[in-house]
Amino acid sequence: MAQIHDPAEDGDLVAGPAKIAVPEEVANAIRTLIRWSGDDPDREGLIDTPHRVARAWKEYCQGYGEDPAYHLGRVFEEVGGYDEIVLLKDIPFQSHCEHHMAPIIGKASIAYLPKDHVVGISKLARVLHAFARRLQVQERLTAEVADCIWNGLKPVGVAVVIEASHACMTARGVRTPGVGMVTSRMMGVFRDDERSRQEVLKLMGY
Ligand SMILES: Nc1nc2c(ncn2[C@@H]2O[C@H](COP(=O)(O)OP(=O)(O)OP(=O)(O)O)[C@@H](O)[C@H]2O)c(=O)[nH]1
Ligand SMILES: [Zn+2]
Repeated sequence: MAQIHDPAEDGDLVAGPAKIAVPEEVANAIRTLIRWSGDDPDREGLIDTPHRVARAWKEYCQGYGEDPAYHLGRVFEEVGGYDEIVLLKDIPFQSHCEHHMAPIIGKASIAYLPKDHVVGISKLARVLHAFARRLQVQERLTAEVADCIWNGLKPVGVAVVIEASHACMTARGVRTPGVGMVTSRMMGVFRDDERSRQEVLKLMGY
């Protein structure tokens, strides 16, 4: 007879990550916000909400606990003399705007022109997320990602283009959906040389 696998027998494997403790002060702040929004924080459906919201915010903001530059610490020297553009294109990311703490949802393209070493390609996305998972404005996010790669890899050029939609513009305020904000930062050869800049923008699809 076929054995049926019961995931419960895996013990800790199905338990999920341990939940962090939420200080009462934080939970109370969220209760106050619920009450101020017009609902009753003590009704059944909202009883656990303050703790869930608090943990969700810790997750949205987990970049504060990360050093983005750490991700660029391991580089590879042996890349067969590769000295052309390396591009990670259309990386989806989420952040929150520092004005309304509303979601910023978008994509980033990150490119660099290596000098004598390259980095594991996933690390470019890790740098992006480490800065995005904070309260941000898109201009600063763009600059921080570019500066981090520039300082960490010391390449010939860095280009970062970010395109995002801001919920503070789509879901509230001016309520204008479908608009994207585009920001860019060009460094080194991508800033100084028009042909290099055009080349990287074309590879990014702009
Ligand atoms: N430059 C920039 N502005 C942003 C970003 N995220 C949100 N904003 C804007 O920040 C501004 C904050 O403006 P305020 O006038 O202080 O706030 P507000 O009264 O809520 O503004 P409205 O959104 O126009 O209702 C708004 O225009 C937002 O659209 C960002 O990443 N970069
Ligand atoms: Zn906002």
